[in-house]
Amino acid sequence: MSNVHVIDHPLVQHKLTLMRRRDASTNSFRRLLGELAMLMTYEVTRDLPLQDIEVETPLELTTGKVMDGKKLVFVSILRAGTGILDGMLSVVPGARVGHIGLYRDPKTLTAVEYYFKMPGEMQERDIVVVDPMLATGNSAVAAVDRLKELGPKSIKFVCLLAAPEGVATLQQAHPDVPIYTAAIDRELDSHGYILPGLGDAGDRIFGTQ
Ligand SMILES: O=P(O)(O)OC[C@H]1O[C@H](OP(=O)(O)OP(=O)(O)O)[C@H](O)[C@@H]1O
Ligand SMILES: O=c1cc[nH]c(=O)[nH]1
Ligand SMILES: [Mg+2]
Repeated sequence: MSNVHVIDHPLVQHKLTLMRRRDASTNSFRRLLGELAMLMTYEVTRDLPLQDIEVETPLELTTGKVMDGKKLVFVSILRAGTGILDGMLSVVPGARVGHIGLYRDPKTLTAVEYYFKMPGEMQERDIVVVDPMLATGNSAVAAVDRLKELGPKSIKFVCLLAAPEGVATLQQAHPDVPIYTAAIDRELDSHGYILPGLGDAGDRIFGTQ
C-alpha cells in the first residue's frame, strides 16, 4: 500500500499488545498510549525541515540545527485523539494544537462534527491529524476534508490501529495524505469496530464504559 507507514518497531509492537488486553486498566491504557505516541512521533517527524543556528558551547561557537515547532500543528480528533496528543506534545512541546470534535453516528457510522478550533495562518503550517482508531475511515476523511479548506502546506494522519477498510477509504479520498499506524488489523465487525482491535478507544482512555 502506497503512502501507508506501519511502524513495526519492537517497542511499539510490545506496547500495542499490552493495550489490546481486555484487563488493561484505564491507567495503564492511557500511559501506554502516551508512550506509543511519543515513539510514533519519532517516525512521523522524520522529514521535518531543520534550520541552522549558532550555538555557543562551553568551548566554542558552532552551528546547530533546530526545527520550527511553531509551524507544526497537531490536530486532535476528540475525544480519543487527546490520548495521542499528550504524548506527541511531550516530544514536540512547541507545536500548535487544533481540535476537531467528531462522533460516529452509531447507526450510519457517518462522522458528525460538533467542534472545530484551529490556530491562525493554517496555510503556512504542516498538520499532523491524530486519532487512535481508523475504522470505517469516515471520521478521518471528514477531518481532512475540513482541514484542506484551510489550505495547509501538508497533512499527515496518525493512528494506533487501522482497519483495511479505513485505510482504503482515506487513501481513496485523500491519496496525498500519508497514514502512520502501529498495525493494520483484520477487518471491521458489523458495528464498525476493528477486529481483533482493542475495543472503544475513547471509553478505554477515559474510563467511560
Ligand atoms: O473510522 P471511523 O469509523 O470514523 O471510526 C473511528 C472513530 O471512532 C472513534 O471515535 P468515537 O466516534 O467513538 O468518538 P469518541 O472519541 O468521542 O469516543 C475513534 O476515536 C475515531 O474518531
Ligand atoms: O474499534 C473501534 C472502532 C472505532 N472506534 C473505536 O474506538 N474502536
Ligand atoms: Mg469512542
